[in-house]
Amino acid sequence: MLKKIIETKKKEIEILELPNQVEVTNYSLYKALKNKNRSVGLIAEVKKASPSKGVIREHFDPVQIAKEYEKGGADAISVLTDVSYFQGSSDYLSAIKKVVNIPVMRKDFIIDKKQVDETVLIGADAMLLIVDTVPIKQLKDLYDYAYEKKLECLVEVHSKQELEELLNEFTPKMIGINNRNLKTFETSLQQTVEMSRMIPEQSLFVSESGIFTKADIDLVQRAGASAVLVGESLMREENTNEGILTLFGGESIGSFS
Ligand SMILES: O=C(O)c1ccccc1NCC(=O)[C@H](O)[C@H](O)COP(=O)(O)O
Repeated sequence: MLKKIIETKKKEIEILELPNQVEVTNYSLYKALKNKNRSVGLIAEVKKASPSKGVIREHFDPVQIAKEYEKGGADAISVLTDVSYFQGSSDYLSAIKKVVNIPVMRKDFIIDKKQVDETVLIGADAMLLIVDTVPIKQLKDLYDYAYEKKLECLVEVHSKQELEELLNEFTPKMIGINNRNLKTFETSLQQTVEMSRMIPEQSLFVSESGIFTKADIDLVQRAGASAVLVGESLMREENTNEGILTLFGGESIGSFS
């Protein structure tokens, strides 16, 4: 699936016309997750559909969802901007940026500096970089280029091998372990448990995918994750604001750093 998505991205990049800069106030994803609202930071994802689950939320109002996420105490928002496989849009991200006061991360498959330029122009505060999408040295170039543009990166891995390859090249400020196998779509939180001890102390560690309950959050927190990225379980909630409270077992908003 990842190879197919990357081939689609290459075609998109060939015809990509950069948009005008959206005027926004930028916020630091890293700082927001370091100064999280609850004992575990939350990146709440705005995702209509996905290759593994099809359409997740029929009645999809990205701006309303984002407002409810912020109201529910999310520390940041992840927005799918891929059109072909997730029914996302860059316009969703720009519209969300105009109505929330927390960091917004672009969730797409970034393989080229032109996409980094686009990410800045649509108003994102941060973007996801996925190891295994490009050679590791190219990933480092994209990472450095993004930070030169004052764009933060969450660098995502899916296996011990990918994490080893990454850390042999550089140590990102933020590392995400994705619990979803992008070949089989199977998700297992054991992915986080087994790989967490490889995450360097100096990196902020996010556990991503397959998180549905407070027990799931407790498990990945015990493994060392300081934040989680949650999409499907919140997107299936009628009121995503209340969904966050349920997910965190009623834990109220405080300030944890
Ligand atoms: O979700 C998919 O089917 C998928 C397929 C191929 C590449 C990426 C994919 N998902 C992106 C994500 O990793 C998730 O949207 C994100 O981590 C949230 O996961 P979840 O809470 O399980 O929706």
